[in-house]
Amino acid sequence: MDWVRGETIGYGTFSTVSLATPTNNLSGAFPQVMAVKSADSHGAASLANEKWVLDTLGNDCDEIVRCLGEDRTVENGGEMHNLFLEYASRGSLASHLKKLKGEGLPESTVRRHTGSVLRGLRHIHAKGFAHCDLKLGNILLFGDGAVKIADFGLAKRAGEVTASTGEGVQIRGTPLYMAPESVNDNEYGSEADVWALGCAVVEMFSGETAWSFKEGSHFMSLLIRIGVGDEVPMIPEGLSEHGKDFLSKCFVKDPKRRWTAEMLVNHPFVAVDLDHDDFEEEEEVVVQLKTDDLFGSPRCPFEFCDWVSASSDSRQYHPLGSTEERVATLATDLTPDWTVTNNWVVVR
Ligand SMILES: Nc1ncnc2c1ncn2[C@@H]1O[C@H](COP(=O)(O)OP(=O)(O)OP(=O)(O)O)[C@@H](O)[C@H]1O
Repeated sequence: MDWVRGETIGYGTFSTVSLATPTNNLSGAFPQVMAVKSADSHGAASLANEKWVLDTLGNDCDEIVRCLGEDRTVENGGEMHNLFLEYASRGSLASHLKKLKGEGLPESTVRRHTGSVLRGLRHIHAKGFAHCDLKLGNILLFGDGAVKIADFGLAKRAGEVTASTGEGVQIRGTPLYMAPESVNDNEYGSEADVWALGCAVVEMFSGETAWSFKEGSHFMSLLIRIGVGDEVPMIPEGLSEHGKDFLSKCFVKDPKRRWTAEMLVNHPFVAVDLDHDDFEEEEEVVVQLKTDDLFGSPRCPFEFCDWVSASSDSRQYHPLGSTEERVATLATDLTPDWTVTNNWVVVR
């Protein structure tokens, strides 16, 4: 496919995303406008991983951004790796929220977006992958109202151990969305995606990050709050009871007891359908909201309503030492960047 690069629409850590128009598209095989994610040799591995994951996930899930192919070009004397994606004309949820200047989205919209992301996550997890970088910047809004998960540069097969550079906390994605087991044990599985989803829901609804932190505070203190003790992200007061309950299922410190995407997809908070999406007035039609049924008939051992999450016991044996010991050994001069961390940062 011949194509022409258009204006830049987004920046990532290793890549730039621009518009792309195919020039010989007589067969109509490609959309008129696409997004092209481009990286030089530094971002090539991440783009290759993204392509492989998207190809493996297939095109049968409407909540995952579609990959339309890849290409290499020589630009300004250097080789560029290009990944073609379907274009989300309304940008990311992060940019959408920024425009609201600290206001959150109406709960009905949050519920609809959450349902879409959950269906995407369910597909990713069913195929044996974990996304590992779920955040508002990686949730895209399409012109027809579709909401899709993007940016699979850090995605990996669940259970796959990524090359570790030793002890310490390895930060994948943004620290603000990190799950306790990622802080404590460097574990990034499907459970960590569910924790991150909870953080995204809080941010969508409140317009604020799920963890509050003081301007200029060191991200170490955040990691300690996430990894040690019973504290969980704030659950917005104004959220409905269903919403609060949904978040309480995401913010379970023990990953084994956290609800899965498969379970959450049937939670009353997201068991809604919207008959249209005009982005102004969202008419919500609750379908088959049989609360008794949903909570009365557990589908798996964790799905019972009076279950109380066990707090993580920091005294448990840990091969690398206790959580406190691990976190206490952390010391770095890294400047905190709360929003974007694409690469692995090893904190010793
Ligand atoms: N298909 C798309 N359609 C429209 N905009 C997109 C698309 N893909 C990415 N973008 C925009 O570009 C930004 C960066 O893209 P992406 O997150 O995929 O890159 P990255 O290099 O992996 O970034 P990060 O450092 O956040 O992991 C997104 O936040 C979004 O605003």
